[in-house]
Amino acid sequence: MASLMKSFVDVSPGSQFPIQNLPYGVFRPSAGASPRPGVAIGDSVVDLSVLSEAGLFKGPLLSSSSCFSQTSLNAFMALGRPAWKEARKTLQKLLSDGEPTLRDDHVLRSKAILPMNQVTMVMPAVIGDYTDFFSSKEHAVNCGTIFRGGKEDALPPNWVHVPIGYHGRASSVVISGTDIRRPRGQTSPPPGENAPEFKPSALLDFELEMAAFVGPGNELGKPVSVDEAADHIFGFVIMNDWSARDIQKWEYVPLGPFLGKSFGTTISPWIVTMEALDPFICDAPEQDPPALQYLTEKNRFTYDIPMQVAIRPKGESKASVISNTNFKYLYWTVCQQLAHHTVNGCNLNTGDLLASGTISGPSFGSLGSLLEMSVAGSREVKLEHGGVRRFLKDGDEVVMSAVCEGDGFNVGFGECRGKVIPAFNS
Ligand SMILES: O=C(O)/C=C/C(=O)CC(=O)CC(=O)O
Ligand SMILES: [Ca+2]
Ligand SMILES: [Mg+2]
Repeated sequence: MASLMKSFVDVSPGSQFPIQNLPYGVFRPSAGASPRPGVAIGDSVVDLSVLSEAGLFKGPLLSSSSCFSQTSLNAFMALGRPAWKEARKTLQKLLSDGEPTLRDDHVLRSKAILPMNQVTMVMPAVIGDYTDFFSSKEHAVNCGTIFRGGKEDALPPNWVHVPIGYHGRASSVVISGTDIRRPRGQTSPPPGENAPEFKPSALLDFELEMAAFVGPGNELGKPVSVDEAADHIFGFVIMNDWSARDIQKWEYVPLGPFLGKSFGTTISPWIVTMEALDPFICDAPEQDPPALQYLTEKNRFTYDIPMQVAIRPKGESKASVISNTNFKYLYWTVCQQLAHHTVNGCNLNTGDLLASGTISGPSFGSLGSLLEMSVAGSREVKLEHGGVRRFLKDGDEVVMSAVCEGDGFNVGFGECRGKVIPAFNS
């Protein structure tokens, strides 16, 4: 094994944030201070506004840029891959153990490198639009069986040709740690009745997803080809697409998800870049039948990212793991999703969020929602530290994580967590 790059900043073995990762987020160093961009390293956060003010980004693309003095990452994300590479190179050099510039400047170092547990993470980007795809074949078959009956034709005939998606709601995308209020809404008429009920959702669920942040957008009317798509993607976060299954089931025909999804969507705070994920590139599932030409990639790839879901019930100290799955199972890749999204001329903007769709794998232990695990509530899902669930209860905290295990280092996403609180007025 080639000797690994190391940082002078303490990074414990097995840390999710070694110098090989350097994910981007936005944080407040103290209550009331303005948000600024940072990168995670070990148990610390590096304040990029401080490094930038100190003139340490000396490369041609970033030396005169104000992108790290903003309260979101949008300006940096808009600059595109050459600037992202320049930033990564600069940061890896500045943080490496043999580089004295920051290491030996104690005043600058204490200003720029802060303990992660003392800062507050906020939304990393201003999200103009959020789209949710439906790219796991296993999940699509499971949902088809549950919502539309019959395993035989569970997969809609368009599914193998179209990366299906819907336009989600950007205003209610929230950062990890934000409480999620159980939604109220209409649900189907109870057996033997004609009128729908109006009540707090009784079938509240999570969906484990990965979501991509769009870097440079595209002009209205100008599609992005599937082979150029990767240059429009800045990086990834874990996403929980909270879903009220009873509201969803009653409302979704014929226009798709609406209020059953728009009450809250949680993302993890650190955006892991495609550069950091490079060592985890792997083959994507073979497509049968072959995709149409505009979705056919010269170099088809995805990432090997093990992901996990756990539930921590109210008053419990331990979370019970209920799923272990992997991003690599997805049938439609993020490049296919992006190319499809723009093929009609639709413009994507910097900061748009493209969610993968629920990530379910082939086995029972790799499902991405309680809907699937409990087979629409017909079975109990056992929690290893006690209790059972069919759907989420008030007080439940859902904790999602993802860590790529590399050769001598990990590249992790941190956590995407959210606690269910009781419905409004109840
Ligand atoms: O099959 C359906 O009717 C609905 C499925 C979902 O709710 C999943 C969804 O939001 C898309 C996804 O996450 O895969
Ligand atoms: Ca979803
Ligand atoms: Mg949602």
